[in-house]
Amino acid sequence: MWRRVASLSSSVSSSFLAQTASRLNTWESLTTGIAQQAKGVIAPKEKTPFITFVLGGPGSGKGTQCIKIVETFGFAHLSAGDLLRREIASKSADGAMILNTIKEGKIVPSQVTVKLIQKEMELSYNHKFLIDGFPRTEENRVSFERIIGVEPNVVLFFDCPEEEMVKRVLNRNEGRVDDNLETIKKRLTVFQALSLPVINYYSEKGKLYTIKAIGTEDEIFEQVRPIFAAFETVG
Ligand SMILES: Nc1ncnc2c1ncn2[C@@H]1O[C@H](COP(=O)(O)OP(=O)(O)OP(=O)(O)O)[C@@H](O)[C@H]1O
Ligand SMILES: Nc1ccn([C@@H]2O[C@H](COP(=O)(O)O)[C@@H](O)[C@H]2O)c(=O)n1
Ligand SMILES: [Mg+2]
Repeated sequence: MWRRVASLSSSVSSSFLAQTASRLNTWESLTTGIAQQAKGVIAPKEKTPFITFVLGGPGSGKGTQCIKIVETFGFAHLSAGDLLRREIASKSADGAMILNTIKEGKIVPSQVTVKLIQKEMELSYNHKFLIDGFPRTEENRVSFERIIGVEPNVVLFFDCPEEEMVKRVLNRNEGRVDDNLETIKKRLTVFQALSLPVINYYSEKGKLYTIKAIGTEDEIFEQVRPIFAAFETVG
C-alpha cells in the first residue's frame, strides 16, 4: 500500500511519476493506484518513506530495541530474520534453502530477502520503517537500493561486546535453530567479515548512529530516543 499510494500526488509532474515508478518497478500498481484514486477508492498519501536500518551483531539487542521504537515512535518493524523464518514455517519453495543457510549462520541470497521486505513495505499503511537485521552484506545493501530504489534516512548500530552477545543468545530460549554455540561463532565471523563493511559505509555517508548496547534495555533506549525525537521535531 505504501509504495502504491505514497507515490501519488496531483502536484508532481507525469515524468517524475514515470521515473519514480520505473525506479521502484511498480508502474503497473502505480497506474492502478492512479485509476483508483481518480475513482475515489483510495485517499492520496503523499508522505515519503522514512527508512531506518537496524544493525548489530547476533544478540546485540536489535529486536528488543525495535519493540521500544515502535511503541514510542510508531514505526512498522520489519525483521529480515523473522521474515525468513516465516518463509521456513510456511514451507515455501525457498524454505529449505533458507533453513540450511540460517543453521550455517550464513547469509540468504539478497534477492530473496529484499523481495520479502518489499512485499511487507507494499502491504504496510505506515511510511516509517524499521528494517531490522538488514543489510547484512554489501550485496544486501546494493540489492535493496536496486530493487526498492531508496536509501535509508538513519542507520542504527548496536555495538555490543562479543561475550555479552554470546551470553544473551545462549539465554534467549526462543527455540531458534541458530541459537547454539557452534552457529553463534559462525554468525560472529560473518558479522565481522561481511556486516562491518556495511556499517563503515554508512558511517562514511554520515548516516550512522552508534549505540553502546550494554546496560539495561531502558538505559540503551535512552540513547536511541533522542535520535528519533530529533527527526520528529524536524517534521
Ligand atoms: N540490554 C539487555 N540486557 C540483557 N539482555 C538483553 C538486553 N537486550 C536484549 N536482551 C536479551 O538478549 C537476547 C537477544 O536480544 P535480541 O533478540 O533483541 O537481539 P538481536 O540483536 O535481535 O539478535 P539476533 O540478531 O540474533 O536476532 C534476548 O533474549 C533479549 O531479551
Ligand atoms: N539480511 C539477512 C538477515 C538474516 N539472515 C539470516 O537469518 C539469520 C537470523 O537473522 P536475525 O536477524 O534474526 O539474527 C541470520 O543469521 C542469517 O542466516 C540473512 O541471511 N540475511
Ligand atoms: Mg533479532
